[in-house]
Amino acid sequence: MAHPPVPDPVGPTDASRVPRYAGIATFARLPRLEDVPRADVAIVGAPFDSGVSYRPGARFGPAHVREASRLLRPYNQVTDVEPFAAQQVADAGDLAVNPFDIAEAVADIQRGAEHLTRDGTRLLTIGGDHTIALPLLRNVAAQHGPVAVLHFDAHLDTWDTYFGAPVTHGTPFRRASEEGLIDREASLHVGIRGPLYAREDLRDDKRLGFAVIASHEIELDGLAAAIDRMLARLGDRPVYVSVDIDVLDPAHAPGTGTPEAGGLTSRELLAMLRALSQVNLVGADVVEVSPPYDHAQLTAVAAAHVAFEILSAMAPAR
Ligand SMILES: N=C(N)NCCCC(=O)O
Ligand SMILES: [Zn+2]
Ligand SMILES: [Zn+2]
Repeated sequence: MAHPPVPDPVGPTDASRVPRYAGIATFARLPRLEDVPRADVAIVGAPFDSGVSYRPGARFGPAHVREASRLLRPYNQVTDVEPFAAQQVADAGDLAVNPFDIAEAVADIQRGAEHLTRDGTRLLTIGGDHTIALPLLRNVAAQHGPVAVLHFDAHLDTWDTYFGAPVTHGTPFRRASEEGLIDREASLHVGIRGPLYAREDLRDDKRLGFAVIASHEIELDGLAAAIDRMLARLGDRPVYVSVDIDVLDPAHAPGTGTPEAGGLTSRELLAMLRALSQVNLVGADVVEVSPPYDHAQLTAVAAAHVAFEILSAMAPAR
């Protein structure tokens, strides 16, 4: 059941009164969900990395991104939006996710997402590895039907299994497509690059319903052309945005588990997200931030700004 937007949102702690490095870190120093009557958008952590194929550490992602989000200010000067005033955004804390059993973990996340979205609240989830997109898509598809997935990533994540395991961080979008959770006419990967296992990876990916804007195409054709292609593909469908931070070049986001050279700059990624203000966003995630490989919070700052742009795009038009 959808609610009308919260009339008087409680915003972040004022950094001119309480220094921004003081206090317990919620995302952007927003109120906790239990401290507001309800939220239009909830930020929730999914600290889980038992689905990774290479470097671990993304289970520490939610805390690291919250810590780096302390410096966010409330006004988006490019889109002229105040994302924390135009809607109630609150921090729902972290889901309790089983680290030893992937099937259990996925069920934990789906149950948590269901609970948080039961009254029309939209979720922006901070991962965690990319496995978490599967239960989050199960939840949005249960509410909206098949959604257009806008997937920013170096990787397709439509592979079949790893060591026989069907639910991993390299497979969520194949499972989602097989389960009928995604709109196969409108889903799209952006930023794909690097060596694949075989030519067939791309053939399978297309059959599963994804179009591709590759990293080299953004370089060759330019950002404006990429934005046009993205918006044309999404149309007016309900859209779920999934941002794997490794879509960024390792120079912009070293703190991640499966880095690939030749990626987007954070400027390019933020510009693409800003173009989503007219798009019907039903949910989002930012995943694969692995603090042990980060330096100087580079990756976490990028992730915090990605989340800020998504929240700005979710804000109702004035
Ligand atoms: N979802 C991420 N970040 N990576 C998937 C890489 C899978 C592989 O090791 O081939
Ligand atoms: Zn990736
Ligand atoms: Zn991924």
